[in-house]
Amino acid sequence: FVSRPSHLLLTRQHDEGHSQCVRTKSSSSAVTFLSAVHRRKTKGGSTNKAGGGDRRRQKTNTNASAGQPRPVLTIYEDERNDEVNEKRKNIVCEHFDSCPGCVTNTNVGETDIVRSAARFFSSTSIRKNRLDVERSGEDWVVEAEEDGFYEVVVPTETSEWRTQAKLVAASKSGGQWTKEGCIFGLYQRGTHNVISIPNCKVHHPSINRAILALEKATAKTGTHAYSDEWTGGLRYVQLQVERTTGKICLTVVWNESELKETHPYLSRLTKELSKIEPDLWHSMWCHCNDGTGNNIFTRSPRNWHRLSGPEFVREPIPVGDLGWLYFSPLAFRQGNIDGFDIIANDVARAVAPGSKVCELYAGVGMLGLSALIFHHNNHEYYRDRVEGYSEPLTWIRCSDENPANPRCFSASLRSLPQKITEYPRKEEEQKTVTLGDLMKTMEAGGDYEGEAADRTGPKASYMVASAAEALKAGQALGADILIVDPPRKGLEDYVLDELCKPFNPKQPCVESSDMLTVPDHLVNWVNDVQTLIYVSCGFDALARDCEKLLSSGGGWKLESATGYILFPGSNHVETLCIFRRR
Ligand SMILES: C[S@@+](CC[C@H](N)C(=O)[O-])C[C@H]1O[C@@H](n2cnc3c(N)ncnc32)[C@H](O)[C@@H]1O
Repeated sequence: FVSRPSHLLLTRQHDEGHSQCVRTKSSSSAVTFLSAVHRRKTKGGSTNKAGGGDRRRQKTNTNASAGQPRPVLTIYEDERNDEVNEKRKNIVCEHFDSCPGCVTNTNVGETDIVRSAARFFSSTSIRKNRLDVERSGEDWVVEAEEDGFYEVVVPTETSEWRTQAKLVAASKSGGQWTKEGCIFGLYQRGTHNVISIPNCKVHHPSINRAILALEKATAKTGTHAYSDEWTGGLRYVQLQVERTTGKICLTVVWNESELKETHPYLSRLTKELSKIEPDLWHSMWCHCNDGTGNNIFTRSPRNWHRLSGPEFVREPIPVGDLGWLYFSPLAFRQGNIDGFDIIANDVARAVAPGSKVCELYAGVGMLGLSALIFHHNNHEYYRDRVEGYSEPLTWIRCSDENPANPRCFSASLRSLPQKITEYPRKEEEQKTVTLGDLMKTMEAGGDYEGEAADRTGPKASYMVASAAEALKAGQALGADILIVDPPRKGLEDYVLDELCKPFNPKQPCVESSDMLTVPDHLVNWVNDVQTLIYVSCGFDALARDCEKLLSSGGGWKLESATGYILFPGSNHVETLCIFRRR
């Protein structure tokens, strides 16, 4: 593989109006960076009708991409973390002692999980396979428990960062229906007692406004919470903030199998909510779930009912001025979008220009689309500096098992100029590759040269499939970069096994699914991938996957590992690892 010259790596801007922007150690000039803070200006549910207009008016500097060289990823200053912790000390949350959400009210970076992660990446088994250690010629074994390789950053404010909450409903007086209505909160650790958290300090203020409205409206309408003693009833609520407007997409989870069974209680409740907070609601949905398990949502579309408002909550693609991400409540959405915007920026910068990108576990495609737009925005910067530069990104292929995502993804594509998402149409047909061609090339161990240089059709596509199925369908064939952001349990075994296979120099690099005609056991579905970008929300699974990957014959080396305190106060760390294949 060709390592990326350090001058390609841009640095982040710390400019006027971006007071929350994290600074780099090395430089003050940089590429445009859309600060999360801009969008927080509308916080508190103020009805900013301008919405997208507001975003497009904000000062951006898309030409300012001529950044200073910086080493790997974004380096955040220690003082920024100190500043953040200092602020956190002044935040006194009345629910802290009883609520299971936060484990620290002071130093948000000093949690067990962060300490474990720092030690893990400094352990001998990982150091043996770290590119920095290899390049420096240092000993693998070190005395120190941690050697500073694992950078930990706090990407957002430590309060009011939560832009999505799923809360349990319980009857105010403990199980019996009364006119007192419901409370909304979290289960107390190890019990099924619900703790009400109406003044939670990490909730976006719109969420707390919505909770208050729900408490009042359930009391006024006599809405009861689900319990074993009653049929029907309110089980959970999901509250999602659209940051540009501060409005809430509300989903009520009702213990019924059919919408008609919720009447007249649900319609009374929603009417009352609109009366109490006429400007707060973006949309209202009902999810019918009378299952006996603990799952809040099911995927079946017939259980989802849009009662009012638009289908999608809209969030800016976080790497500049262009385009929107669209989320319906059926799709996965991050709990701290401001924080994840920073991760999406860092992922986009780790993608080399011109790459072919396969994204598994893509959700609505936030990481892949951010990379696509980032490279479009920085096209001139890279063109002037990269030898052999041809185009921003060649293509992105996203996939996820959730069938609700393609509608969101398509809406995003429609919000972008066509030249970013599609190649111009051409008259001639692309050359197709026959099975005979492939087998001959594999036997000869040569490179297949039939790859079409003149591309047509979409640059960005979406497939609904499990990660394993997506690989077997050829999604990563020809991809230089694989982005994965799996759920807490980590990569599917099949995906990990495929990554652990040794590179097969005889397998031709063919982008199309023509490869599918070759018997499965002869194909390494990730053979072309040279860089693996792994975003993890479950550190234990990441540690397991990382050890397996580095000790396999796959030729992987770890280039960087950055921890993001995405949910400040909790014992959680999001980690971005970059692996390169030898
Ligand atoms: C942590 S989310 C990441 C989504 C996206 N990167 C984002 O930030 O919005 C994990 C995603 O993996 C999907 N998922 C879970 N298990 C999967 C599987 N076995 N195969 C494919 N996708 C899966 C979920 O539907 C979810 O969208």
